[in-house]
Amino acid sequence: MKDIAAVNVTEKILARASGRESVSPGDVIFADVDKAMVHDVSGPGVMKVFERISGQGVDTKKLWDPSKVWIAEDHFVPSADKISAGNIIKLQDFARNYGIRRHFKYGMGQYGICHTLSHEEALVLPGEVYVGGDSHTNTTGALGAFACGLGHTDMAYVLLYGKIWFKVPETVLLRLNGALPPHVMAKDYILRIIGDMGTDGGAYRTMQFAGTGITEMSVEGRLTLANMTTEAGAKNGIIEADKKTAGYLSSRGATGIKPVIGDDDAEYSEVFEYEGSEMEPLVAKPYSPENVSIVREAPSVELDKAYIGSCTGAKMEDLEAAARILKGRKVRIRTEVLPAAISIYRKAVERGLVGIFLDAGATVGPPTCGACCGAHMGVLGKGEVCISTTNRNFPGRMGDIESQTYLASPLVAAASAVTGKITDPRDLN
Ligand SMILES: CC(C)[C@H](C(=O)O)[C@@H](O)C(=O)O
Ligand code: SF4
Repeated sequence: MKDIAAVNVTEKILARASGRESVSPGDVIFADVDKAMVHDVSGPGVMKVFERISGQGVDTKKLWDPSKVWIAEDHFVPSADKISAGNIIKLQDFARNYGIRRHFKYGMGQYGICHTLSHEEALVLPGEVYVGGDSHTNTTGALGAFACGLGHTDMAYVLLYGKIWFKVPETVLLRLNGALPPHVMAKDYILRIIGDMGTDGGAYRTMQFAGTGITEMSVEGRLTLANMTTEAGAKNGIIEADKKTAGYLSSRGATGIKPVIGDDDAEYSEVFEYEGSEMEPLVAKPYSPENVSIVREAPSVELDKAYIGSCTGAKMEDLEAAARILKGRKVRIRTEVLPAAISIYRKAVERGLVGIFLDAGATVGPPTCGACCGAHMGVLGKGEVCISTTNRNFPGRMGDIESQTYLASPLVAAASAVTGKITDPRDLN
């Protein structure tokens, strides 16, 4: 009998999903999908594909399995204009026509940013293949799933047939050793890694995080790491599920959790080691997430806005970090805090964080992608400079093409809100 090569967690998941004993980097496979998501941008995009192919004779009347699909209203809620209002109506019709029950609607109980719902609602379990119509679908790989974003045409195929092709990626192992100092967050870690690897360093590769730094890290910190693997060009980011993952998901109602773990002797195309104790607060300067600088060495620019929001930087732990800084202090610049899902908003009210933000002079808004992608609900004007807990700072990303965004952790963003300049949380009086 042929020897089965040792495989890592991504290869194990993809082998199972494609009905093979084993897969290797470069293999092209046809994999069964376990879960799929579309939002108010990709949903209407998929519907257009359906219209086009139904005109070419493809049967688009039924989805492969509506119980495995969910819809998030996040990018343009509350509706930014007539077009986005129309898209919400389209999504509603789509959900009704295809029998999709899990539709997280703005203004009706739990809703939020798609990648936040995936973990807050325990929609994806370790070992699953999860695809979404959004590039930061990688986020959910932090739960030990194979998670990646797909374009509209591929999403349309998945919704109809429950399968899609993949080229099995090579895997880069990022071994993180030891815990982070208290003023450093997972956001700083991933900025350091992207600064080193570059925005194409992970191109069509898996970025797998492991080591004692991961064991020590909270699930929410891990989600921040996986979220920004997209910014390094990675196909997916992944962290093997452990007790913390299982506890996190079961406390959110998940059952039947069966973590998939790679073989001990699995091979990786590259291995990088990092020491947590050596990490420092960082920012990524305009106009690229790889343009990183230690906060204490960052330019002394006057800021106009601090933004604490998005799938990257508005989880409960992110808000708690910002509140630790803002408690008893006042903001000197426009500061907007938008929890990433209603469940987080509720906890922020219950735990007194919203009061802390309001007392500091910040404003607190509903979950939405609006400001993060420069669409609405707080876009930057010409020449404005923002410090932001989001993941992208390309030209025009958060508004005017001449605005600038510095990416940072919630601790750095909050400290900077207090001084009006890019500030290391250790340097606050
Ligand atoms: C609008 C959407 C499709 C886009 C993405 O795919 O990532 C957005 O979420 C982003 O972060 O730029
Ligand atoms: S919060 Fe930003 S990065 Fe996340 S899905 Fe929305 S637009 Fe994309």
